[in-house]
Amino acid sequence: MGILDKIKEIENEISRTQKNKATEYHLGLLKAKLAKYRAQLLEPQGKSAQKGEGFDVMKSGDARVALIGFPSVGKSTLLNKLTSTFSECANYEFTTLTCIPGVIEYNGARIQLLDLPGIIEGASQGKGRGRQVIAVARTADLVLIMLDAAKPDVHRSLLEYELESVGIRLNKRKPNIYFKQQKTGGLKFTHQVPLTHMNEKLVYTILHEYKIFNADIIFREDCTMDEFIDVISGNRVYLPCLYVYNKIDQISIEEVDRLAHQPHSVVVSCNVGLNLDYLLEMLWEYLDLICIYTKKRGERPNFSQGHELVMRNGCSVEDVAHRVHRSLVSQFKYALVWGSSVKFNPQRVGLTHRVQHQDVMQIVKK
Ligand SMILES: Nc1nc2c(ncn2[C@@H]2O[C@H](COP(=O)(O)OP(=O)(O)OP(=O)(O)O)[C@@H](O)[C@H]2O)c(=O)[nH]1
Ligand SMILES: [K+]
Ligand SMILES: [Mg+2]
Repeated sequence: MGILDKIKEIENEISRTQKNKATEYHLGLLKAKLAKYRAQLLEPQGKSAQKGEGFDVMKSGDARVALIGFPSVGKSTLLNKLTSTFSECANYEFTTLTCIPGVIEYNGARIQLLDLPGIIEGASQGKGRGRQVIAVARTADLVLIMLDAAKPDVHRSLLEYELESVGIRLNKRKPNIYFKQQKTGGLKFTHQVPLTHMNEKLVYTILHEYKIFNADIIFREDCTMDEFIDVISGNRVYLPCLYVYNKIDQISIEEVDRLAHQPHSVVVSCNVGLNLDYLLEMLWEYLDLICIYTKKRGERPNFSQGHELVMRNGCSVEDVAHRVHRSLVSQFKYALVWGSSVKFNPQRVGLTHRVQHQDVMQIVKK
């Protein structure tokens, strides 16, 4: 029996199994098995099978955004609208067959937008060019799931399922569970909050399925079985995701309003050019980018556009110094920072200090 059949079988069994106290260990075991098989599916199977031609696009710019959606929802049309790159658009499916990168310039940031082939149900299991597309999605900083506003709501969850089943977690935080495998000592399980989904026996059942017999596990929040399996599997990526409902020129205003109120959603029309400004604002927000200004001693910072450094929120003085010049970190003595990340203006800080949006920084060398 192939892996796909095994996965199908376990999925069927999970859906057949009623969720209650008596079945929770059995379900835990099934879910752990399922996660293992899916991990196997993602492992390379021969060199050529994995790396799809035309999908190896260099990362560039301040952030990377991947466009995921069913065929003909308007992904390429969006790339053409937001960037100076051309990608062919047509009213037949699978017009785009490779990964086409473009650059969005916004707020001084250069954001790489990747147009990709449409994916279909079963993409995660290798249908169409699904696996290559999803592999690219894993490398993105933000996923744009594009949907045809006129199509049924279920399309949204079908795409979520494809991404979920290969370990991509959308708009979720990494579960706060400490997990460390050890050489000896057995399993040591503790929790710092009351647990409503998990207990010691369930944790051990799942770990045994993974043949893990020595490890420290600390639950720092009330996590579920699925979240625990994600932590053990270790290869999950947690990505922000925006749902872009395109072609709103084709639906009623009431329907537009309903879709606009879905979580993490933006409604647009690429052809007509409706609401694309707002989409860009949301891109910026979901990418969690910040602007930092650097200045030289005795000079004023230059706040005009093009003079900011676009960085990820949460980055340190070291990250900024590295961006200014690769050799700067080794010559670094301290930095002076003005802005919301410090108590005094300016304040002397070290490499590990975390900067905030619109901070001004002056680096003092040794
Ligand atoms: N009515 C309407 N049609 C649109 C809109 N945006 C794109 N389209 C049309 O939708 C069709 C498909 O657009 P594409 O950009 O090729 O779609 P795609 O998602 O890149 O398609 P594949 O590459 O085949 O997966 C084209 O005929 C577009 O003109 C829109 O806002 N409204
Ligand atoms: K198309
Ligand atoms: Mg296309």
